[in-house]
Amino acid sequence: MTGPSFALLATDGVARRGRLATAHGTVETPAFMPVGTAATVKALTPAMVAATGAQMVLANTYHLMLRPSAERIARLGGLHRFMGWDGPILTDSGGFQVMSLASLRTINETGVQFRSHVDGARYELTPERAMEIQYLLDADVTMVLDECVAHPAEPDAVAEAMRRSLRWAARCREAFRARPGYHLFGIVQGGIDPALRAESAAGLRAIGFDGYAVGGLAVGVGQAAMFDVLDVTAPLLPAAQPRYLMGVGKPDDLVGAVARGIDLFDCVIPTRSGRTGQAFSREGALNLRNACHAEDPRPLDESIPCPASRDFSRAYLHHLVRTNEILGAMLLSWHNVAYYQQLMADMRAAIEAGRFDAFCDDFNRRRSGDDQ
Ligand SMILES: C=CCOC(=O)Nc1nc2cc3[nH]c(NC)nc3cc2c(=O)[nH]1
Repeated sequence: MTGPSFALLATDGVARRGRLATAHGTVETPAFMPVGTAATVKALTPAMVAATGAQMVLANTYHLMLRPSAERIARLGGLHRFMGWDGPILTDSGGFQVMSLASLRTINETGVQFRSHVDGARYELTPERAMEIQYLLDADVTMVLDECVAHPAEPDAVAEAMRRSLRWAARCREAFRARPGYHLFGIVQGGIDPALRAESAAGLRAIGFDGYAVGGLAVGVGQAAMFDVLDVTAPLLPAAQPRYLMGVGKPDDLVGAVARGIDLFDCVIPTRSGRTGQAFSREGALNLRNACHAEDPRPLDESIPCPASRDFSRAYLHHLVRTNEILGAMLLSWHNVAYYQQLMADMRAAIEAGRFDAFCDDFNRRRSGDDQ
């Protein structure tokens, strides 16, 4: 693999259509990554995940370092072989919630010391160890170790965490083993303060990364504040590298963030909500537990080329959810991920055709009508 790994194929306003090349294949952007926390996209086989059109999945450094450990996965040939996914994999911390649970951890310049939520054993995660773990996992995209402060937080604490994260990012860059097709992404922090976000973006650009994530936004800040941060932060990131909004989000979050220049997303919502009986649809979210579906012979959405969306009635899915059958969680997770992939494919096509504004108007009209 030679030359730049990210190609910007088209823009429509601020929205971007790109292609990221990795050691395990390419990713058409804007893209949504299903979350495979502990080396599995819950309730789905790799073949089911691939059938949705997903190209890259996410796994969590924190969870895998505890169980089964990065060393064991390396001895077994790396994460791709271990979990049976031969496409690109991005590894993030996954434990950022754990990191922010004070009782479980201490943070100092060296790194993060914490007790495993599994067995209470003590661990230390330093920038260097985080790079080693993701190398052992053979991640195509490695995320720097950062300190993600839970919102809301004291401005001084947010500033201190962001500046420490910059020092850690430099150590990660130093420790990362550069190889063709393998990428290291920096993570912009700074809470909802535009000046701190700008300082973080400038500091990361000075170090130089293969991609730039916007972190610390997905939990608790709300969509309006998140979009305000993106309006300030995205333009400060280099256009030639991918931009990744961590942990986001609902379908309307994705549309608004693509409109603000974001290329990559990950979120547990499609799989987690599928396990609770929720299905996404163009009419808005459906809860298949609801009695109104009990005799509805229609499939969830015949326009989506996924067996879960096309080949089963809402009545049957209602039955599976009501009886808590495992197949219910499988089919709804499968449909929801396929729904998200269809949304991304529709956005990619709209940007290519220069009609992204019309796409957004149509999306918002459907949604507002349904949210009554
Ligand atoms: C090896 C360590 C690599 O470090 C990181 O991946 N750091 C990091 N991960 C995040 C993950 C998130 N998931 C969500 N979902 C709600 N929001 C997230 C925010 C962050 C974040 O600000 N930082």
